[in-house]
Amino acid sequence: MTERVAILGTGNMGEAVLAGAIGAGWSPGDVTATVRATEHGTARAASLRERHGVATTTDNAAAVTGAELAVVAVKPKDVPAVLDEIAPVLTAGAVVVSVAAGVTTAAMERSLRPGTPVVRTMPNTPAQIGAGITAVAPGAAADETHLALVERFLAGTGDVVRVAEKDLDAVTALSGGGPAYVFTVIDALAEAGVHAGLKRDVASRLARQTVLGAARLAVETGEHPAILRERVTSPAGTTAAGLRVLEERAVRAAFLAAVEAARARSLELGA
Ligand SMILES: NC(=O)C1=CN([C@@H]2O[C@H](COP(=O)(O)OP(=O)(O)OC[C@H]3O[C@@H](n4cnc5c(N)ncnc54)[C@H](OP(=O)(O)O)[C@@H]3O)[C@@H](O)[C@H]2O)C=CC1
Ligand SMILES: O=C(O)[C@@H]1CCC=N1
Repeated sequence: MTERVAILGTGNMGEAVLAGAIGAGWSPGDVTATVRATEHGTARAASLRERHGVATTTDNAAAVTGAELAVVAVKPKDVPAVLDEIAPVLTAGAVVVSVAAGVTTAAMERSLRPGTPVVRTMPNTPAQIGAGITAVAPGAAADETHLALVERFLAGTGDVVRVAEKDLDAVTALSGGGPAYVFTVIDALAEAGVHAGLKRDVASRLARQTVLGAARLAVETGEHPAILRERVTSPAGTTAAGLRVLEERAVRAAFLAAVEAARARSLELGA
């Protein structure tokens, strides 16, 4: 038996978190996933039931009734409406967890009964295979017990790190959206391989495995990326020639500007 959990709005991120938790042994019988009451929502509900064995409903209030954890996974603009629906029926002491970019714990607390424990989080989609990283920050009424429950639920989705809430916009910009930057790199590398004459399937395989291998090497050795880069870069060799072009095209400055733009957008979403 695990605690009862409601996933409110089971789209990309809601399903990724759900899949990570269930993959790590959270009982599907203790999870209810909600969808919108539309044709698309009905089809999605059937697919969630079939693939994960969870219960589904279009009724957010019914889903949180008796639940110890309510995971709000709708778009930031839809968060207030969902909180209004669940506030009257939320079990006393149940924890409200949000994955929404930008939406502050203070804003969520204003829509809930006084004293409701709220935990704001920022996961990423590799959660789906247990390879994510989620940053968590407590609201005013969330104590160690509430954080521990959230961390236990998220444990199956990958790594979990506690941060101050003020840092969550930067986290959103770096790791929340980060997989999209990395997928762009994989796609670009594969396409470059095709331009260099490789067959598409071979280029794609080389690009994916290179990113996976480099990431694993960085994580498993704990060595600074600059040191790992130096080991690839022979003096006056091929990699030095390639890196020179990346520096000339300001690839680092582009990442810096991208993360700053994403952080600014996260702040805007919460304003
Ligand atoms: N995608 C990502 O990589 C990440 C996303 N996030 C956050 O996760 C949240 C969701 O993003 P994402 O999963 O990409 O978006 P999705 O649109 O894929 O998921 C949201 C889902 O909620 C459904 N929904 C909307 N309103 C309701 C409602 N009242 N009741 C039940 N279901 C509802 C939507 O249905 P419909 O489509 O019919 O409107 C949709 O299926 C956002 O707040 C985002 O900031 C955080 C980290 C990473
Ligand atoms: O793009 C977004 O707004 C969401 C938040 C982080 C990743 N996806």
